[in-house]
Amino acid sequence: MSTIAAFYGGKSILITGATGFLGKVLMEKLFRTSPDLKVIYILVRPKAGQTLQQRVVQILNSKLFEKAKEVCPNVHEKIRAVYADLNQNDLAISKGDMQELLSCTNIVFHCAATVRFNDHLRHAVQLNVTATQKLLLMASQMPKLEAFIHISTAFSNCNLKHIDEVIYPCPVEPKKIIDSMEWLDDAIIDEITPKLIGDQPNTYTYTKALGEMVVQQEGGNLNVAIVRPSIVGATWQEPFPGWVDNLNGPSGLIIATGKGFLRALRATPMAVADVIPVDIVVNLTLAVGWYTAVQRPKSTLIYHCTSGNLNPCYWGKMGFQVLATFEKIPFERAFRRPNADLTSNTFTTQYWNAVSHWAPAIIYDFYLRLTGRKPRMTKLMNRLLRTVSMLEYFINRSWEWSTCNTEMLMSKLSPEDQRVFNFDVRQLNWLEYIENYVLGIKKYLLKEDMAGIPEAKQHLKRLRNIHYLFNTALFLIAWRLLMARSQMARNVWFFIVSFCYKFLSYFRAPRTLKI
Ligand SMILES: CCCCCCCCCCCCCCCCCCCCCCCCCCCC(=O)SCCNC(=O)CCNC(=O)[C@H](O)C(C)(C)COP(=O)(O)OP(=O)(O)OC[C@H]1O[C@@H](n2cnc3c(N)ncnc32)[C@H](O)[C@@H]1OP(=O)(O)O
Ligand SMILES: NC(=O)C1=CN([C@@H]2O[C@H](COP(=O)(O)OP(=O)(O)OC[C@H]3O[C@@H](n4cnc5c(N)ncnc54)[C@H](OP(=O)(O)O)[C@@H]3O)[C@@H](O)[C@H]2O)C=CC1
Repeated sequence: MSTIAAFYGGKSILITGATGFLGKVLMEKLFRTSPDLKVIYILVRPKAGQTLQQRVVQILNSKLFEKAKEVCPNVHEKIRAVYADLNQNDLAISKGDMQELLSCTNIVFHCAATVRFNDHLRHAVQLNVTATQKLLLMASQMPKLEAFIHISTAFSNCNLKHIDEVIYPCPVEPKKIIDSMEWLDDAIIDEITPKLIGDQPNTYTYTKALGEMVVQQEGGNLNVAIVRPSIVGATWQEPFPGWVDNLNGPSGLIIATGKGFLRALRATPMAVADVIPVDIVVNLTLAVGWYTAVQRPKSTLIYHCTSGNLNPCYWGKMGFQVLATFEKIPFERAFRRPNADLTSNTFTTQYWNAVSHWAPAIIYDFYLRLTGRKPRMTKLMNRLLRTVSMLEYFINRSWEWSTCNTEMLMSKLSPEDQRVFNFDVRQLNWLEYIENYVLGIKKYLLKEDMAGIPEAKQHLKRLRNIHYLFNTALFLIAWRLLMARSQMARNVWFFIVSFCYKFLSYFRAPRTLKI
């Protein structure tokens, strides 16, 4: 029997961000491995016209939870959705709910965050810093609390090249930032944001770093730990390979490439692609929860959940494998054939942007206009290239994360726990993982049917023929124009034609002789 699974039995667990990518996989694993847990409280807000209950039902009815429901048929009864909005001052939790949470919770997993790189600083601070502070305050009033696990990101200190499992201080105290956000107006915040974030690339990494400082400063008497995952990708093994449900990290760009919109990317092929499967992150997080509660380390331990130092994959290799997978498993109704170049040169990027992105988009929109339809490709291209520019920072650099605490934790696990809560990234086969990732995107994100693969392949063949035809026509037009203007071009043309004629005559002569 797994010690970690047994530890969560009978426990009341509070999860924030349970409707997110990581939160869902965390809940699923808890139900599957510890079906005898008492209750999982999740802090949820209504969204997109759905009530809390509708959101929970939708999550539990998804394919992700099929296995968990077999092991724990009464998941619906064990999940308790609590109305909360982490952007509100009092988190918008009712008094009754608050009392229940305070008196019953044993473990807190704080996953909620805004992961948008371009979020307004006020909003990012509210969610990634102030809400963390409030949850810690709540946690300090929980008499039965055994551990508080905060999910941060390995990129919270991405202004450094080598990152240890320690909290690095931010130049301005989080409390001062929280206070200032209350009285500064948006225009002033916009103006000071670049100065505040300094050499951090965006408000996300900056506020996640502030969030860690808050955990350090205000989690003093609590049993706290921080998990720092790098770029979280689709599931590796559990509950099944390739599950993914959002566009974050590489997923959005893989779709854009597979659909033929993205044809070039400013990326460094030899930079480490520090992707980590979401099930590895969840296994480590649950192991950290157990270790923190049982061993009660004297200081706040930080655990890096990264792949680069133990089993590195590079963006070039990842790109090749993604493209190779599209040969076998193409996406439906592609705009162009998937093919993309990674280039680290800014000038080449601009050239490819003009030739491979803007020109086809403009031509296609012209065609849509001609056929009486609304043009949309240039708008889409604009959005895509803006997204790419936001992600470029992370695909042109490599970082080194030390993983001493994570390795120490692995050594403390029994062989059974190492199997059930496997977070040993050295066992991951990247080629297989990437193939399953692409397949997962097709099935679970794009909701495309596997039966449509032959038609998708046919469509790509048609696109290839159109591509050849278009290029040949373009070449002939250009050549014709050149011939009309330049004597030299005409001379070259006559030379080529007479050379070809002689070449063909040479082969025809012996055949004629034989006859
Ligand atoms: C020699 C070698 C040769 C090799 C040859 C082979 C070459 C082949 C290349 C092809 C292979 C391609 C595959 C590999 C590509 C890998 C690239 C991966 C980059 C990953 C970097 C991630 C780094 C993360 C580091 C930090 C880790 C974290 O903790 S962060 C958590 C994750 N967060 C994110 O990923 C970002 C979240 N999103 C945002 O910040 C914002 O959405 C945005 C800034 C991206 C855009 O914001 P904006 O306000 O402009 O618009 P928004 O309304 O949000 O969205 C607009 C539309 O764009 C869609 N969208 C959103 N996110 C993404 C995304 N990540 N990718 C693509 N599209 C996205 C969104 O849904 C909107 O669409 P509509 O709804 O249709 O409007
Ligand atoms: N994805 C990644 O690549 C990485 C993620 N991380 C960290 O992992 C954690 C989880 O990320 P991930 O699951 O990918 O993110 P998602 O964006 O998928 O999920 C975010 C979660 O936070 C919730 N949330 C956001 N705002 C509020 C609010 N005002 N009130 C209540 N809940 C709110 C969301 O709820 P709702 O559904 O209502 O929007 C959702 O459940 C984050 O802390 C992130 O920083 C770290 C490294 C990489």
